[in-house]
Amino acid sequence: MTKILFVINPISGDIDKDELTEDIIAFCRQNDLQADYYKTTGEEDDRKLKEKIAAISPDIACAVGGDGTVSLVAKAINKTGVALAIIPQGSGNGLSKDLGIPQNFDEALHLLAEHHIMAIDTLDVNGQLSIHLCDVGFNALVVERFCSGDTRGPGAYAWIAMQEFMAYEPKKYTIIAEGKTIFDAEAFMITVTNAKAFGSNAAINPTGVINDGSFEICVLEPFPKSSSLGILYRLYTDSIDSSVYTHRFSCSSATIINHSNEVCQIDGEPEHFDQELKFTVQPKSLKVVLPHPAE
Ligand SMILES: Nc1ncnc2c1ncn2[C@@H]1O[C@H](COP(=O)(O)OP(=O)(O)OP(=O)(O)O)[C@@H](O)[C@H]1O
Repeated sequence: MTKILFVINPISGDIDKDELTEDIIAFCRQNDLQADYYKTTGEEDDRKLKEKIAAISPDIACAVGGDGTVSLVAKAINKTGVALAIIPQGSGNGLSKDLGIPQNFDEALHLLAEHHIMAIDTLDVNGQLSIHLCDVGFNALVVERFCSGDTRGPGAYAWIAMQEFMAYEPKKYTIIAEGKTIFDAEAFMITVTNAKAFGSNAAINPTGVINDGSFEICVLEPFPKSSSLGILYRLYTDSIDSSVYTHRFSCSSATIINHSNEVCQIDGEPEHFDQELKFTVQPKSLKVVLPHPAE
């Protein structure tokens, strides 16, 4: 019998989880799945969840929440062989969209009875796990302001982004990949990912493949304000490579020198590191529960 640990964030996406939990309990009974539950509290969830996983050894740990909950679960099961399932209940749900996991609750729940398990690459960023997307520059600054505010949701993010955009000054970065300096100039932002798009569906890395043993460094160079609508249009039409302000590099390890110590963000959480940011791909290191591939 498959053993599933549901990790439920009661506040994510401003959605009440009590009714959803009842549905999960009923579904597991009907499908002969052995279910256990961990409700996040926002206090020491990292440690408590790791202890729970060690105690019950589930086959699958299922995040019922937003990107923060998915990242919490991925860190707790890292290197344990437990597979990650996602029932998206946040405001962005970036990784689940990139993986083709249904955004509808019932459809995502049904995957637990009928699915395919695939191993995807993750990234090590200065010793921290990234399962989706990290960046330094403009977006990381917006994420930091967003996380320190009290308003959730895409509207609040967009409002902060508009305010910061008017005054934002690009910063200097040097990128060294596989022993060569591949970029040494100012950038508006640099995104490092092996996925395709942000939770907003903005495709910064439209040809990214999540299990090919490499990741992409996506540089957005400084651009005149008059070009911003064109860049946004390209981000939402999978055509960012046609912008003269972007470059993408594929590699399996890289270092970014962040000369002015700008804040980074890893999977939606702001992080402050020293100037040197080291990225290494961890090939096929995370098992994920997915819909069966199309015939
Ligand atoms: N019981 C709780 N009470 C208050 N905060 C909580 C609780 N459980 C988890 N949290 C907080 O919830 C945050 C993670 O939320 P999550 O990212 O899953 O949802 P979201 O922010 O609504 O969605 P998204 O990240 O997709 O925008 C973490 O900051 C965590 O500390």
